[in-house]
Order: sequence, then structure tokens, then C-alpha cells
Amino acid sequence: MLTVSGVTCARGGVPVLADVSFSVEAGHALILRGPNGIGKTTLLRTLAGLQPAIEGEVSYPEDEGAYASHADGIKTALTVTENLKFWADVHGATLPGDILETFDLADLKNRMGGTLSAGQKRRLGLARLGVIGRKVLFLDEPTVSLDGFSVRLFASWLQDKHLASGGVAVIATHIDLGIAAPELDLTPFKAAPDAEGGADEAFL
Ligand SMILES: Nc1ncnc2c1ncn2[C@@H]1O[C@H](COP(=O)(O)OP(=O)(O)OP(=O)(O)O)[C@@H](O)[C@H]1O
Repeated sequence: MLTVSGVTCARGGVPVLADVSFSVEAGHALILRGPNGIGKTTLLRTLAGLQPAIEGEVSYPEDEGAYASHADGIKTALTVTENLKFWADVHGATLPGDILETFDLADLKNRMGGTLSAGQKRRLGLARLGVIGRKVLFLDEPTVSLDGFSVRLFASWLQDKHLASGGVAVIATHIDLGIAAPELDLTPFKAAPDAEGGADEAFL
């Protein structure tokens, strides 16, 4: 479902990873590994179409990609339920009946997004993925701020709902999510020794 062929991606005009190739079949995940700064975020953004690849090709079904970044993208002045309905409306999706329970948000459903703790915001941000119904997920450190219980909750959703229904996920993470997935170490794809380059805007 996802094919990545010879992709080179850059940050600040400087190539960070070169000639990355892999494919992920429907129902499977791939874990991206590598030290800080190797280019995991840059690669995920490139695969998601948020920035162009310098070289190479990325293919997956049109309009099926979704990127979840370090930022949660929550509307602070909307309640938890209103946030979920907002995302459902934007994507023309129906709110899954069990979405609050799936991400342990039922007790928080009437709380304003801006009053949630960091981990609660993250659970709400991840619940967006359960609402929008996109098949190919690019996830950048999805479990940051989550406690052990919430990590397992998210991993269960990923395995039992998203992957089990034929979805795909490419996940940059430094922790063990407890899901069965091959790992790709990006270290050998490093484009060049750390070079002096230009800067561009910070990623959120
Ligand atoms: N605003 C910027 N302008 C130019 N280069 C940047 C900018 N932000 C990051 N970089 C550089 O781009 C390279 C790739 O960064 P990237 O965030 O993709 O790595 P990462 O593997 O996701 O790191 P981490 O594990 O720390 O999140 C790094 O060398 C980093 O220093």
C-alpha cells in the first residue's frame, strides 16, 4: 500500500537522508529508528507530502495519508467532544461511537481542550487519527507525554483497529510500543557528515 523508492530528503536545503527505499503492505507497520537528528521527522514529513523529496518517489492511495506531529493540533476553546466533531466534519467522517472510550476520554468529554494536561492533549490528538479514517499514517513520536496505560491504549487501537482493518503506519519512536512490526534503522542512509547549511522554519 505504501512504496518508498530512492527518497532523498532535506532540511534547511541540506540533504539529511539519501536513497531511502521500503514498502509496507496493508495491515502492517514499520518502526523508524535512529539517533536524534538523523532525519526521522524530515522523512515522515516528506512521505506525508508536507515537503517535496529532492529525489525519489512515494506512492500510496490518494487522500489516504495523515501525519501526526509533535504538536497535538487541538482547538483550545472547544471541548473534547467538539474537537472530535470538528475533525469529523472537516474530513466528512462519522464520529465512531466508541472513540471517547478507545482513547480514555469519556470523563473529559466536556472539558475545554486548553485545560487538558499534556498527556490528555496527546490522547485527544491521537483520537483524531481514529476519527478521520485515513489508511496510511505517518506518526512522529506518537507516545510523547503518555503514561504506560495510555501507551498500551494507543498501541491497542493501532494494532486491533487501524492495522487490523488494513491500515498502514510508519512510526518514528524511541520507545517499544509492544506491537509486532519490523524496524528500519535510518543511520546507514545519512546523507553526509553534519554539514553547515541554511536554516528553515521550525517544525511544530
Ligand atoms: N529549522 C531547521 N533548519 C535547518 N535544519 C534543521 C532545522 N531543524 C532541524 N534541523 C536539522 O535537520 C536534521 C534532521 O532533523 P529531524 O528533526 O528530521 O531529525 P529526527 O531524527 O526527527 O530527530 P529527533 O529524534 O531528535 O526528533 C538535524 O540535523 C537537525 O539539526
